[in-house]
Amino acid sequence: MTTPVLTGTHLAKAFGATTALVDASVAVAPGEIVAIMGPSGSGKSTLLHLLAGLLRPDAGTVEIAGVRIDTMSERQRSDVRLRQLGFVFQHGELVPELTVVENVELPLRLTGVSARPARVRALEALDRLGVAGEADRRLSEVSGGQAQRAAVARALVHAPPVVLADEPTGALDTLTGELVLEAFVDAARDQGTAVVLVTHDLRVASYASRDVLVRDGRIVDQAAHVGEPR
Ligand SMILES: Nc1ncnc2c1ncn2[C@@H]1O[C@H](COP(=O)(O)OP(=O)(O)OP(=O)(O)O)[C@@H](O)[C@H]1O
Repeated sequence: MTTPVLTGTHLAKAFGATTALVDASVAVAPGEIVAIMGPSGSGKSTLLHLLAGLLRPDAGTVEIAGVRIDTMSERQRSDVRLRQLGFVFQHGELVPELTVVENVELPLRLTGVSARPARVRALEALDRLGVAGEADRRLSEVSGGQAQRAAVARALVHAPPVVLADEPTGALDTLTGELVLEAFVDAARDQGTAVVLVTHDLRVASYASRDVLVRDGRIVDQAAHVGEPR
């Protein structure tokens, strides 16, 4: 494998008496798309949140682009998240009071891109996901599926080296789901973005080059994707 851009090594996490993850190691190369799969409650979201630096592991390490993040302060980790990561999580990364395009611009504006080029890039990203028509509506006024596509546009707009997504097509019909997956595939191919997706959907996993199977808090298998070709 080429040098990984995202590495979790021997990760463990418990919530009180509940062991969510034990000794989980995963490494993702630039341009790779990895699907994390497994039964409900097996630890998939916990793994993704640890890799994102949103949770701190009880044991183990997380490195993004060669820099260890699990020992950083919360402030340093949020700076790494802003610059190096794009997220599509189920709750809360978008701001309901802002318009759709303002939400998508945020990662650019917060990293110093000036207003006009940020607007152009945000509109391009929304167009790519078929929601440019909603750009000036407040996020709280668009449908769940439109908001989900805006979240994907926001995750990709600053061309981060790593994108992490939890059920990114959960609220979408088949066609718009494919639009989202194609956007990830393009980012992986054209920009070398490493994409890690949590999904229950075999069709979504078929876009991945590798599956990571989690069961009872352990990674039980990591294999090149062997499902039906798309
Ligand atoms: N914040 C938390 N507090 C307490 N327990 C938690 C918390 N987050 C996760 N857990 C527990 O940790 C275990 C793993 O949860 P996790 O959300 O990682 O599973 P998952 O595989 O993503 O599930 P699903 O597919 O249903 O989203 C579960 O037993 C869950 O109840």
